[in-house]
Amino acid sequence: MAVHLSGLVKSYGDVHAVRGVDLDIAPGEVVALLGPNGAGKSTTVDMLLGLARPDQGTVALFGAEPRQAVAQGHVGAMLQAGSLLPDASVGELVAMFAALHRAPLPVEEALERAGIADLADRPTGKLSGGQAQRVRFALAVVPDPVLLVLDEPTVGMDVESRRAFWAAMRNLTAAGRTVLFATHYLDEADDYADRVVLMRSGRIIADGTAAAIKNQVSGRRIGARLPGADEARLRALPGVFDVAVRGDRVTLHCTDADAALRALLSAYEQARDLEVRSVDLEDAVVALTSAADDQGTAAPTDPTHSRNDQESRS
Ligand SMILES: Nc1ncnc2c1ncn2[C@@H]1O[C@H](COP(=O)(O)OP(=O)(O)OP(=O)(O)O)[C@@H](O)[C@H]1O
Repeated sequence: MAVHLSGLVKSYGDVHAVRGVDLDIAPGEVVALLGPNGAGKSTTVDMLLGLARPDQGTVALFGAEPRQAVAQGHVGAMLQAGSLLPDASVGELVAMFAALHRAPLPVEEALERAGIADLADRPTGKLSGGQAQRVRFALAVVPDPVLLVLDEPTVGMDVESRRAFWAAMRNLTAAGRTVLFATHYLDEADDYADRVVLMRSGRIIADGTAAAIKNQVSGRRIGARLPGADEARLRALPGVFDVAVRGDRVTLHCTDADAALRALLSAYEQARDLEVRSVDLEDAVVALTSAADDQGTAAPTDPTHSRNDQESRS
């Protein structure tokens, strides 16, 4: 296994940040770690990298302790914070970092891979937020790691930079590297991850391909413009299991969209701008993370093939 996390638990005082995480990542897998604020993603990443010590549980990266794997240059990390030496140029900073490793990439190649070859002479204090993120990415790849761990890598990047970043990542992963990235951008998880791991309240509540996660939330959505709709009456329509009302717009979450649509139109002939659509990853994540209570236990839309959830209940 590239990554083997077993029974990880971490609390900060009264805050149970991570409550029992088991996760195996095979070499070459690209895994997205998703979850709402405070779900425990960064704490898990910190333990994985050996930056925080678990209260319970173990971490093995390619069979070794995290610090050993990092020291051997097997792991490259891009964390959320981390100031860049403001007086050094980008090239100097990457060169300093390269010098810490046994078999680093040539500095020019690391800059090239991060798409910042033209910024080599720029002082790091003069970078935009998106450029600084790409410098952090160059620092992550310069050890020539087999495992890349990225905590919200594209924060602060504009659309074009995000696209360039993921193109660079694709080149790296085509060479068989393992990647774990935490993100709040669901489209990134959908587009780039082989596997999505969804956390909430310190536990993994779903784990599978994006398609499998979407399938865990069955049914379709009907959207309509319906001023003054009565939520309780909508909820009672056949084929509807949940209703969301935002201003004039209503969304019906359906077990049977055909029956619901017929009932909606006969009850409300003034309904306009109707649309029926399938669940996307965002719907699934919202449903799964809000269906789990604060103890991190799964609720009715239970992701039955979530290993960790089953284990945590047994
Ligand atoms: N050093 C710390 N001291 C105290 N509490 C902490 C510390 N680090 C994390 N926490 C708490 O642990 C919980 C999990 O935080 P964590 O940063 O791991 O979540 P996250 O999923 O990465 O969230 P985000 O998406 O906001 O980055 C939160 O309630 C957070 O406030």
